[in-house]
Amino acid sequence: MAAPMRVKAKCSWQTVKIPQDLQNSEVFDGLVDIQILEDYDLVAEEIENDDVEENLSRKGKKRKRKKEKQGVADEPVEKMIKKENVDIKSIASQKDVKKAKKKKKNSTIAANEKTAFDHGEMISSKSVLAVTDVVENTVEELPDTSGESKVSKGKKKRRKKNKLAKQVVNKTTQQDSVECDENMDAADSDEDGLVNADEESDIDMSQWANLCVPDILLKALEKQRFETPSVIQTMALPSAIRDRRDILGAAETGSGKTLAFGIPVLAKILAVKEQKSAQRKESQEEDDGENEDEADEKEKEADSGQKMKSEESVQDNPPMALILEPTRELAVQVKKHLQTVAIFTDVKFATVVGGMSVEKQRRILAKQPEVIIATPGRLWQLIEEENDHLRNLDQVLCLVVDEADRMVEKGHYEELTKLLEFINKSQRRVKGRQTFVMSATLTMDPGAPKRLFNKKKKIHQDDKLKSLTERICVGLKPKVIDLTPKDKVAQTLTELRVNCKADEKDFYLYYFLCQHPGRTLVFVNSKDCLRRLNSLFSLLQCTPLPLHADMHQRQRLKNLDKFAENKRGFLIASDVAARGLDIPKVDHVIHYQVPRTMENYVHRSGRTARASNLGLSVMLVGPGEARDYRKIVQGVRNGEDLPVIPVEMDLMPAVKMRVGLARDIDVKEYRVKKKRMRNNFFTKAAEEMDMIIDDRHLLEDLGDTVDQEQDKQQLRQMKSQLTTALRGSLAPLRMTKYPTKSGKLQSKKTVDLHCSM
Ligand SMILES: Nc1ncnc2c1ncn2[C@@H]1O[C@H](COP(=O)(O)OP(=O)(O)OP(=O)(O)O)[C@@H](O)[C@H]1O
Repeated sequence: MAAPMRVKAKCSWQTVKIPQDLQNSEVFDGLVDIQILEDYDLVAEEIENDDVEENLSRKGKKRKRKKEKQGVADEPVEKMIKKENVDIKSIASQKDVKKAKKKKKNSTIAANEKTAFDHGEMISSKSVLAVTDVVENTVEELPDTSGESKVSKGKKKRRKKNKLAKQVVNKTTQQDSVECDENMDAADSDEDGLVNADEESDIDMSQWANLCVPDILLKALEKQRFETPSVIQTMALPSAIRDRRDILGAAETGSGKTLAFGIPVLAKILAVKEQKSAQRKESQEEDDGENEDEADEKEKEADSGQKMKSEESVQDNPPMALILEPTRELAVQVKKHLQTVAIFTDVKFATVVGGMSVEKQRRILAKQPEVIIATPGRLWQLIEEENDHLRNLDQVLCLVVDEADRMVEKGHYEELTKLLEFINKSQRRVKGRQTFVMSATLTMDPGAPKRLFNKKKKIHQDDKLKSLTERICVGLKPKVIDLTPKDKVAQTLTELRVNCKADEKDFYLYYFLCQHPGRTLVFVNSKDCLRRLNSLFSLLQCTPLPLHADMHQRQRLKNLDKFAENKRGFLIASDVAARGLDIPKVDHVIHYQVPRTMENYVHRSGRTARASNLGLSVMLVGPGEARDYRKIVQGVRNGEDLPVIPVEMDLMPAVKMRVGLARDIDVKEYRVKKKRMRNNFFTKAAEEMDMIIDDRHLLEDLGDTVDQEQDKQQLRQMKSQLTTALRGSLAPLRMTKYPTKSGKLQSKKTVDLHCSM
């Protein structure tokens, strides 16, 4: 059974002055007093000390349905007050989040939380109203320690004369159910270090409050312990939320761009939802007021109307925001990130990405999520098959193109172009839309594309980029925030290199893993290279995790999770992981092969040194890669060479012995495996053709039985030799340090016994 909720007052009740003309109005007939409670908590009566938030999410929906059944009107209290010309500002107070966590007293009734926009100025309020009715008390009594309870417990009745009280009661219920299951799920999976919603917190959230962030999102940021907004957030939020300007934002990797667009998008959705529900309730109330005799009949009609409505509802609730991401992982990550900020709201999210069940995505879309986070390919596929919810995608109020420069690369551009044509069908809608274009490596100077046209090599890319910004239809006066540092990489990143022959790269990688323990992400340029390294470093007991575009999506996400969980995780990835992925505390990024573009180098390196943390990037430069290396240092360091990482050369013989042995095993195993596969192929083909194949022919390739036995024996010996070698140490208790930008980044521990992760 649902536990009843009650309000715990944290300050005293204040009487609201009602203007004389309003007192005479019919709505206030019978009321003698309106009181406001500015600070309160909602708590479950029976389980006061339990996690209130958790209970609210489970019970809220049920209660809401019950209340709706009872016909309690659902209009927010401010709306009601506004209608009667009482200035909400006079009863609203700026929420003080810090204060809101202190002092608890019991008191009477009803809560309300609102963010109001007035002439571009935002007023945040959190207030509670108490309404005293001399004719008949219509509000639920809640325990009152002061003994001054105004009504008797459980005596909540419906009274037409006192609609305001009903609104108040109902608003409490609405508040209960505000946590959407999905968002609460996101919260459940949160890591340690979050502030419990019920816990006292000493976090000062005033910096965020000054940026026009709605209270309900502030609360979630506080829970995340995000006390200080990042620079891009500070610059983007007021312009986007208060001034409703389009944003062209560029800032270094890991600088918090997701919230720079995510918070304004959520703020807008919340404001629109509130406006819509107020309108709906207003018209509902008008109907209610017509004739009491018709009330029951109307209720019945409403029930049947409800059914019809759900059929029409696809048209009623079009998506409100579309966020386009270049990769699936990024879309999933952005959804999780935004869900944690939207945890106390009922905003619904959906990811529409390739590699996952289309059927499941159709089901999710049928729930009419307000925010769609998508990769262009799958989204276009669903639009083409005329998915109901996506039919109205052109009505989105916010459009975000994240990683904009990547979006114009091969593989996204065609679909993105079609998508933009589709959602920009109506100029009227485009004008009412707010657009965000974000990147870490794009120069956001609006004149940039033209300027770059002069550089021959860039023409193709910039042509697309220019056409993209035109197609996105950014408003006339976008706010351009270009915070990309001169050297483009994070200030807290240390960049080093190793110059070596191509076949020595394995040695240096192994050496690095042993010498510098930590979460390490290795980037390669090709899948073949990735597979070889995966196999080689598995033999060396480094427990690598592969990640590339040909893997099943589920496996990709699983490997990312495993990597994030292990302090010494070792992920070998293609550039599919280069952009935007926010894996906490990646200590090192190794470019096993030199990236082909400067942008790729910046994005790959940006997986470490995020959110002002320290990080290290090491590039292994082979003789054939000098040109690409030059291009990169030209772009990020004005041509200045990267410093060379110091290497203990006397450790190299041991490293070479281990890696050499592992390589031999790998090559031998590969040959045997290849032959076996060929034999299997012939056997199968022969079966299909009803042919009999002499086994001796098949086995010829594998050698005769004696050879086979010798091979196996040899492999066994080599493996045991390797296991013994790995048990020993490279050089016990030897410390290695690498130079750092700030002098803070150092080798963590002594040389490891072996590289087992
Ligand atoms: N104000 C903040 N305070 C503390 N941490 C923050 C804040 N804003 C964002 N973060 C955290 O910083 C990390 C990086 O943020 P985010 O992923 O938005 O960066 P980004 O700029 O989009 O990076 P990229 O360009 O690589 O995509 C995330 O883990 C995020 O939770």
